Amino acid sequence: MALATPLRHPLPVAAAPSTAPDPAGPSLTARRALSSGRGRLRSSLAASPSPEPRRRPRSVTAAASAAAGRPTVLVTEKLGPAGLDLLRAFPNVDCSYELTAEELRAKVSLVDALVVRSGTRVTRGVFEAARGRLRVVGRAGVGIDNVDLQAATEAGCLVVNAPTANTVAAAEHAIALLAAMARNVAQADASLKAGKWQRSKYVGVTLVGKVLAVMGFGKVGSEVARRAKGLGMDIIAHDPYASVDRARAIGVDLVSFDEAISTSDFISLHMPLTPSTAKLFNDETFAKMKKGVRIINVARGGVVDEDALLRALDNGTVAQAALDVFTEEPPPRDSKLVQHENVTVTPHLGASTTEAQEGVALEIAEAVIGALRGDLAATAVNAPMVPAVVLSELSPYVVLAEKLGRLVVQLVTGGGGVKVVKVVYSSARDPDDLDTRILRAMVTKGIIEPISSAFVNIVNADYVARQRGLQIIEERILLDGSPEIPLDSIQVHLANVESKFAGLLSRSTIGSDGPSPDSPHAAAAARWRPPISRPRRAGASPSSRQLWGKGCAGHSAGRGHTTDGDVQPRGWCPAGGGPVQPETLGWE
Ligand SMILES: NC(=O)C1=CN([C@@H]2O[C@H](COP(=O)(O)OP(=O)(O)OC[C@H]3O[C@@H](n4cnc5c(N)ncnc54)[C@H](O)[C@@H]3O)[C@@H](O)[C@H]2O)C=CC1
Ligand SMILES: O=C(O)C(=O)COP(=O)(O)O
Repeated sequence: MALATPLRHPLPVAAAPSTAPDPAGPSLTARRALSSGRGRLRSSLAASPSPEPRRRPRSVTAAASAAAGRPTVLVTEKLGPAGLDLLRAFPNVDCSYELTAEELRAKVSLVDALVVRSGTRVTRGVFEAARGRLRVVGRAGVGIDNVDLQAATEAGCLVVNAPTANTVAAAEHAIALLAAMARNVAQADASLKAGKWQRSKYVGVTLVGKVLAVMGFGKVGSEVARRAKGLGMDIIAHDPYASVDRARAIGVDLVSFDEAISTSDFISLHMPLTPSTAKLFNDETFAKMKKGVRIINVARGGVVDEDALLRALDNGTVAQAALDVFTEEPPPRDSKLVQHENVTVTPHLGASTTEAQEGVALEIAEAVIGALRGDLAATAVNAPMVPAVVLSELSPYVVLAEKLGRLVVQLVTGGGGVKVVKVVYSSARDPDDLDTRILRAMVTKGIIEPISSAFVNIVNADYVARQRGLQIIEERILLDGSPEIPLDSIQVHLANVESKFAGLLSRSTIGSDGPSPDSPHAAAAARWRPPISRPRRAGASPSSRQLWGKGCAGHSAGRGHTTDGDVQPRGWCPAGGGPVQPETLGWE
């Protein structure tokens, strides 16, 4: 399980009606077995009201937030009723099905989240039309090939999916197609209904003892393998990223691509559609297959070159195919592939069981609500995947990291611009056990947001930094001491300026999802003193300009002061987001 977070709550949650039930409360958790064990850690930034995202058009914001300050979610495809009910408890829900691309673009600037299945293409044009308002896209299912992830990331829009709830349904559908194809069930059914009685025409093939190659040994693939073993088939699998041990544990040999396709009687496809899997099954690869092979595709139509498959069916290389998915959905009415007598087809039904749709709807509703509330998203697909346990222990440092970024930026005066920032983590923990991606994103946010119009969150932090030519270098200092405390301090070095704050926060920052007051975090917090920073930069005598950061009750650490008691000339205060001028960093 992996989590990630939007680092600033984009929506006016503070204004939400107090009478609204809290859908993230215990009742939800109890209702939904799928969520058990998942962290519900809330981003500490989300707790404080945040300013409007800079790029959000004011008129639109005002209109959409009019209904008691609740965010709005647009649902463009049918979702299980339990998921819709769950959504309605928090945001306003607009269910508008079968929108044209133009209608979707028109609507999307009025919503904060969009929930889709496989039938809605969320293109770059959609993100552009959203004009910065759209914060979350929820894909109610697994495959996210219909969402332009790069465009989402550039827009700082979190994409979440529902990766587990339809696994069994998809695996069962693959097995259903496998058996139906082998015994000509669909063709014989159609024949009988047409008044014919063709027993010899529809003699099938047996499954027992046949070799099945599972291409893509992930969640669905491994469930297909388990079930096919129960049918007496010999299973091999190809997956460049799967663990050999995991495959062995269920009695499956992982083999090369060529071995898989050239030695099997049945081939079942279970990989995602990506640039490297597009048309992986083509004239060249069909030519390597055993003559008379049978193919099942419940993954994505695009992994197969459909023209090549048609040729392979016509020349007998492929005896039969069973297809749930197509390059173009729905396929053209006169598709020769769909009409082929050796092809069994279903209209993308893999995930379509009552149980799976209920599970998917709940899974995506919870993910979207969580993201809108500023919780850490468990199923983010375009943000660093940080395990729940890591997020939980790093959450006290998240705000501090942003403050440090903001602080060092305001210490810079002109010059040739900042291109390299070094973040140094001091810790007694083995560097391999310290996942700092969320902290890096927060430092980046702290540095960039005050001096630009960019909205930075964990989704786009690295992208925005790269766009600005800003390099973030991370270093670890290994300390003696207890590895239970993740961090002793975080230092941020920017150009010739250094700011060092002990990376420890007061008890009040460690929320209910964090460590208990008796934990090592709290013990460390008790030792915390207002940190002293000595900026070292040309022309500024350390004795005349010292900074101190006040402790962090209410997440307001780091108000900048000079030692002579004056607030810094620009009146900068991290919690208030005070001004630092763009020219400070020499960025245009
Ligand atoms: N027809 C339907 O309604 C449904 C279709 N699906 C599709 O099934 C596919 C698999 O879903 P999950 O198992 O949940 O995903 P998953 O991510 O758990 O598994 C995919 C596996 O494919 C592997 N893979 C990646 N590139 C590969 C390559 N070049 N060759 C072989 N293996 C490769 C990955 O390492 C991973 O283990 C996805 O495309 C998903 O969209 C899933 C659910 C329902
Ligand atoms: O989850 C997936 O990847 C699927 O293909 C299911 O698609 P659907 O949500 O049924 O349109």
